[in-house]
Amino acid sequence: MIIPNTENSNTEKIADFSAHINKPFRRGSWKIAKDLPSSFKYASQGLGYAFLSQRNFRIHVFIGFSISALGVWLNLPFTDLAILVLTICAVLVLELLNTSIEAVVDLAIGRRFHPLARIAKDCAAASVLVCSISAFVIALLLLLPSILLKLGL
Ligand SMILES: Nc1ncnc2c1ncn2[C@@H]1O[C@H](COP(=O)(O)OP(=O)(O)OP(=O)(O)O)[C@@H](O)[C@H]1O
Repeated sequence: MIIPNTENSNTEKIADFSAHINKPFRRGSWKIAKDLPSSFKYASQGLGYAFLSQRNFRIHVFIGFSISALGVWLNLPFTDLAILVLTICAVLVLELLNTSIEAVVDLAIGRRFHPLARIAKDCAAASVLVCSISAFVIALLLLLPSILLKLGL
């Protein structure tokens, strides 16, 4: 674990920053979404980036659509379909956060090795894995009875 450096200059910087975050001003990033349509535009850019650059994201989108279509075809009750959609979205949201964490880690450390970078990336990837396993189990519990019924078993 790295202990933060609390030398005088850093303490001043932190105090300066703390004074700012309590004010009702927007934070100072390179560009700020000026209105709601711009916010949607940037969010869809993020979606597009994740879809084009992350193979796992594309796989999860494909599986999500297939499972949803199967649920509709099997005439699942609306509550079951809602649970399926929520579960699929949870996996996709974690994939997006995983991609975001990877980008931030790469931004901070670049191509150098750091054990904390490894922990950040591994744990972000593990969160997707845990959610995917639970989504698989939920899909199985909701779909299997209807599939067996359809097959006359
Ligand atoms: N800077 C780093 N320092 C230490 N280990 C790293 C670093 N960058 C990547 N790794 C290790 O390599 C693994 C793969 O990193 P990478 O950035 O390629 O993620 P990824 O394979 O794209 O992940 P995902 O499959 O979830 O999209 C990480 O999980 C981590 O264990």
